[in-house]
Amino acid sequence: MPLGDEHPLAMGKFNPPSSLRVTAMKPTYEVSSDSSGKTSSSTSPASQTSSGETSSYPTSSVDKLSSTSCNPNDKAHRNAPGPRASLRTHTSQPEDVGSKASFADWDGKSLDQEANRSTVGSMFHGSNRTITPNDSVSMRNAYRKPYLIVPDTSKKSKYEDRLTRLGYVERLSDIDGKRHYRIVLDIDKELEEDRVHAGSMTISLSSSNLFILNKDGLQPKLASDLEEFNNGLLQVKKSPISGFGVFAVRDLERLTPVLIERELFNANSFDLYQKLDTLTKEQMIAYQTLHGHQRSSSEDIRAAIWRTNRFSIGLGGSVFLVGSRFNHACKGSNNVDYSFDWKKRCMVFVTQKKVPAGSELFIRYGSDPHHLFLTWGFRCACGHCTGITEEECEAIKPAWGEGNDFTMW
Ligand SMILES: C[S@@+](CC[C@H](N)C(=O)[O-])C[C@H]1O[C@@H](n2cnc3c(N)ncnc32)[C@H](O)[C@@H]1O
Repeated sequence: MPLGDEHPLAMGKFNPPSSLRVTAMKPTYEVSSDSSGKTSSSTSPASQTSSGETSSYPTSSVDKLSSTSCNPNDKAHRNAPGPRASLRTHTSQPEDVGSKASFADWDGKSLDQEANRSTVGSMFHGSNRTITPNDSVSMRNAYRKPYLIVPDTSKKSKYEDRLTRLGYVERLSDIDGKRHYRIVLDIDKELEEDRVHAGSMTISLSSSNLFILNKDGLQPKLASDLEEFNNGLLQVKKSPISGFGVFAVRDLERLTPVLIERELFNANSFDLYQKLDTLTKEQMIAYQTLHGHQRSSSEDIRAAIWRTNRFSIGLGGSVFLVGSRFNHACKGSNNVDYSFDWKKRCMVFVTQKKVPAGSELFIRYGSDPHHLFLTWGFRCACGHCTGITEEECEAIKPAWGEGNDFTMW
């Protein structure tokens, strides 16, 4: 089941207001490459969020012009090595019929002939074997995909399109005596992967300065480093509430993504040990640094850790090595919410309020202190609830009987 009321660390779904739109200003497109084949791509203006944050567009990868084929559906040819060029467009409206892009800044004096014997001319029908600066290029048929996703799609602006990679060029009929080309642009795959979806929010990793933590196993490499984890937005350190907690490293605006983390594993009560067996030694060491509330001295600590730290994802519970360090606060006093990106299997934590530097960041595990004690065995010290008495705790404990270890969420 998705995150929601039945979540062991249950919270409301993250639902940014419609004002949270990332809108792009008119981009000017520029794709360039050097003779080594390394290419950079940039759009000059930054995008702006409603919260006033500014973000830059990411850089793209290698431009490749097809050397032998002009068939845009021919992927093999599109990706074949060929002449590399710089393409500078002087347009902010790529779908405009009249828009033009001019070739400029060739990496050599000429693209006539390259070492691999591909020639510029071979890319085009006809006899022309050179392209000169100021040849015009029709952007009419450029293949594009939106770069930024705006929750309110009815308001989607055409300026969100971004040309990211020069993939293929075809000579068209001359217009007014000027050579005219069609460009097919492949969208850089990395850019597609650059986006993380959290509820209705789409986060561009490159503009949020975040990366997916633990995407490739364990980062940082040492498990003990996770106890001092600091990504410039938040840090893990000892909490006055209990054990470790997560704290703002600097003043944070509302709706700032502060942590994006890949799950370590997802398990249910039947396959927990199987899943634990798949962890690397390093991951297992990190896992065992997490807090585990044992309901009895006979309870296996590994199961207790899973039960204490799991987030309900689908039919199982997922563990996050840094995300597990968030402590709980009651009654809407949590300042962070979270949402799961199913495709990338990562959790995104986003501030819900302005948070001053140094403050502890809290999520919300559950509804009330009784539920918290029953499920996780702790007496809430968040300061925003009345807590529960010693007698109430004693009355709850029998419910922790054997067999309830896995099923009680
Ligand atoms: C998911 S872990 C959170 C990180 C934990 N403090 C640590 O040191 O790793 C959950 C545990 O943190 C403690 N905890 C979290 N929120 C708390 C709160 N509001 N009051 C008291 N203890 C809390 C409890 O021991 C709980 O079982």
